[in-house]
Amino acid sequence: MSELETIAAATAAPAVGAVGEQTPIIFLDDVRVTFKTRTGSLLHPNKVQAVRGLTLKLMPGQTLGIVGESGCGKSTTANVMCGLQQPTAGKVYFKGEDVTKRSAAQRRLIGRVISVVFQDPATALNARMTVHDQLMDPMLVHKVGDKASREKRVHDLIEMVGLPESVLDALPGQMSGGQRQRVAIARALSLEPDAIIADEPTSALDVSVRAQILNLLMDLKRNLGLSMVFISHDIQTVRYISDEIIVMNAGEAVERGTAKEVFEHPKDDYTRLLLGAAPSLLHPELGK
Ligand SMILES: Nc1ncnc2c1ncn2[C@@H]1O[C@H](COP(=O)(O)OP(=O)(O)OP(=O)(O)O)[C@@H](O)[C@H]1O
Repeated sequence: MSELETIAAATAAPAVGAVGEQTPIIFLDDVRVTFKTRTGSLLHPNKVQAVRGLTLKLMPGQTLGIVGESGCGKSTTANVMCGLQQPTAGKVYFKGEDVTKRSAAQRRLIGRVISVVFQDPATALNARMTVHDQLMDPMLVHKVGDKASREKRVHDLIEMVGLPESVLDALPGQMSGGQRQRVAIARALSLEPDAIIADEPTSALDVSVRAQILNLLMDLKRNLGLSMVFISHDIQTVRYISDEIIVMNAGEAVERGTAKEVFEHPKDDYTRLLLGAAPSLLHPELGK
């Protein structure tokens, strides 16, 4: 580094939302999303305020859990984070860069990749494509690597998610729900994303399979240093996997803290309600 570059680096303004030396992967700053509807409420006719002034940061390597009941704005928040939904107000930063007005496609062009794992793997997978082709597809679309490196990546991905190579020739319909979700996770990892947003990734699965998928996500987090937003209505599941938790109610964050803080010293009545009401939907072995 030249002397000039050293001075420039030392005097540069910290990235927006930086915590100490670290820049958040995702930073939502006072985000609001309002949808126009035919009904709305008495107070707000013809509109729904899905997200109401939400601020959050996903730090590198962190798993941020977002929990709340159906309709509290979790999926809308996920869509804002990955660029599928533009906020009505507020800002979205990706690694310190303002991407508020950029679509998911535009972000991919500049290499800002956030992948989403949905509740139903059928959403992410093409019923007529073999597993091999599903994993190859994002790399072909985004012209990543050459033929040999792409082929190697497909084999690495399938191993990463704990499936045998024999499934590469299978169609999604020939696999179990848990296997399909593993393939969806492998596909989400194919472009080496900076972060993964897992939106209710275990809710559609059998109880016994849920624990396996959660453990897979935990392993990937450990082994790849993956940054992840984990969204669920089940507070026990969120606790199991998250470093920090945000509790959402009616579009707002009503509580936030480490998993331990939120569970041991919940400050908000709504959090206490969730904690009291929620029998764990997890496999009993995870509840211990
Ligand atoms: N495209 C849309 N048009 C109109 N209203 C919408 C739209 N998307 C979401 N909403 C409304 O915004 C609010 C938040 O929805 P959202 O799907 O984000 O909640 P959620 O917590 O993810 O719920 P669920 O777990 O049931 O998916 C709800 O009242 C929903 O009906």
